[in-house]
Amino acid sequence: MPFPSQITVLVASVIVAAAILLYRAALPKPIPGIPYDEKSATRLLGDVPRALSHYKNTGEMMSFLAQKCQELNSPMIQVFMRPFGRPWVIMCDGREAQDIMSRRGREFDRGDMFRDFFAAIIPHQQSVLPTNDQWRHNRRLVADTMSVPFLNNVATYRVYENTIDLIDLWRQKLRLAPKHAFDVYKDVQYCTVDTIWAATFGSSLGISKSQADYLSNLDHIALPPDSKKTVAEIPEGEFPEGWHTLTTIVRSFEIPMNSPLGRHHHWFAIKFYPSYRRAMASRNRLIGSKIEQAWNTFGRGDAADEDKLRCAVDLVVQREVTLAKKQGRAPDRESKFLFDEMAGFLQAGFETTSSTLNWGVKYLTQYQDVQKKLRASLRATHKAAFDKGEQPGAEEIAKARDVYLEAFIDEVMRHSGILSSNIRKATEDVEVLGYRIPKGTDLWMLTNGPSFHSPAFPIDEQKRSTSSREYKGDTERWSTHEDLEVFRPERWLKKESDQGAENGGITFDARAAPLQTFGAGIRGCFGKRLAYLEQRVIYTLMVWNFEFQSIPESMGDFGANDILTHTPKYVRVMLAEAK
Ligand code: HEM
Repeated sequence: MPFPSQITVLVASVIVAAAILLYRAALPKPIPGIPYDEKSATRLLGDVPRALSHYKNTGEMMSFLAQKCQELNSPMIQVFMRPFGRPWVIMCDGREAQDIMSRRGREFDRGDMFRDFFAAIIPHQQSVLPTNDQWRHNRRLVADTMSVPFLNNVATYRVYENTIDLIDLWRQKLRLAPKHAFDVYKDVQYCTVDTIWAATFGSSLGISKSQADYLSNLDHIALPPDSKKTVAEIPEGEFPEGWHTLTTIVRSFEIPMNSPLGRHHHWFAIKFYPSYRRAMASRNRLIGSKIEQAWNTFGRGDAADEDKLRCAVDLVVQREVTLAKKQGRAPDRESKFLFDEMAGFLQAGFETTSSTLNWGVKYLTQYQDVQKKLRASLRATHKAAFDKGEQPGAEEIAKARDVYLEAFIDEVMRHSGILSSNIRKATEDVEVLGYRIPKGTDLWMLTNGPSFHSPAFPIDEQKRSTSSREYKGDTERWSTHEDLEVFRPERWLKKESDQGAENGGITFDARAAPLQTFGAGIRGCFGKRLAYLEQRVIYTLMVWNFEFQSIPESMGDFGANDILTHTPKYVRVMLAEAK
């Protein structure tokens, strides 16, 4: 029988051996051949400490990845961001990214990041699903919400009405702070929440309106004495429950973004942290009651009265009824897919669009010449309204194609890098730019580094995929741009030879530069058409009604935070009525 001291030694040895094995298992496992930071490969937390310190200093995470590509001087690198997890492969090349998303669907599917972000709150929504029959079913359920009749006959008007509420709110702010700058970041969010809420449920949440009503009762507010140094703080009224609910849920995305435990930590927080539990319960009640109302109207399966179809929930419930009939099953009133699609519609339509528009407001302020050109162009496009001293109507804006506005919209999305990366997972061992990437690896295709904001890395044509070479079209011109870091809407315009044509022969060139803000291919953004529609209406009304005057340099900070999107930290404006 062993002595007690021998048992102690034995147990200690087993513990040490287990600890060594665990340590080795947790150490990063680089993929052979793909460049990486050698120091990171010796750390349990891999690149996490440097990424977190970059985040602490800048508020940004995605620029860390672009910086790593520059440091390692390669269009493809790997980083170690999750202990025990696989490395992430990072690529900076717009042309190859376009090819992967559009043409290599068999080798790549939705990456893990969407699941990391959304699985805790919308586990049955399309964005977290792989491209399978369930995903196709979800897409069919929501298909009508991006149809031309819905966008033109319903969504346009909801966007318009809610933007007019924002204009009213800004008039109140301008009355109370006529010579001061103030921050409108949240105002833009109010407008997009009101808008997407109205498109989803048919009635506005009325955030901008309630804030404007509140301010209309104030005669004056306390203003800082030096308008050149200090931004005015405008008081806020009460907010509806829906606002707190949505913003609390959006805030929870900081957890999967920053925690090494990713979605597991997020899931725990959503289930057990009181503020998130309350927000989720409130969200479920709000959406559940709207879906119930739609079932009561459309659930019987009678031919739908088109006039009654007022919102996305109506369309989706009606679609479930017709799909069930076709498939010979009873409609699923409790469908968790339908529920999560509607929750996702709200979420997807709020944060991304408001970040984009907030960048747009910053660029309007920073680039006064662009703002002037845009206003002049809109006045020419909507000449009849301008001559009558009116605003252009909803339908008129939705139908117009103002080439400078189109150019402005795409340049804001390109230059701001609002969505700094598209992610795909390799579904088999694949080759990209001459590197082998094992099955199951996430490939991050950056939109904020070389080839988008600075010249592309030179790449041997023979290392590109067959489809990239075959279908390159005119994409080679993307690598010839020398001013990618400059904000210049004109890059999206081209002069056609016919001088007598509309717009003096100037047309919009949608492929002038790489733009992957909405991803691409079958898993590209489902809501892209609505997002463009919102931008057209909202920018038109903003610029039609207000001048965004120059603000002191110290107030124009272009710093950003990366949570779900790359979003500006401050959006300060000094407004004046447009003359
Ligand atoms: C400016 C606003 C928006 C931006 C920048 C944006 C961007 C994106 C991006 C980058 C993706 C991933 C694409 C890919 O992986 O290829 C995506 C997916 C998605 N977006 Fe958007 N989006 C916006 C607005 C909207 C709106 C308004 C909706 C709906 C109301 C929406 C719904 C979705 C959905 C459902 C997906 C998942 C598609 C799938 O997984 O198959 N988005 N979006």
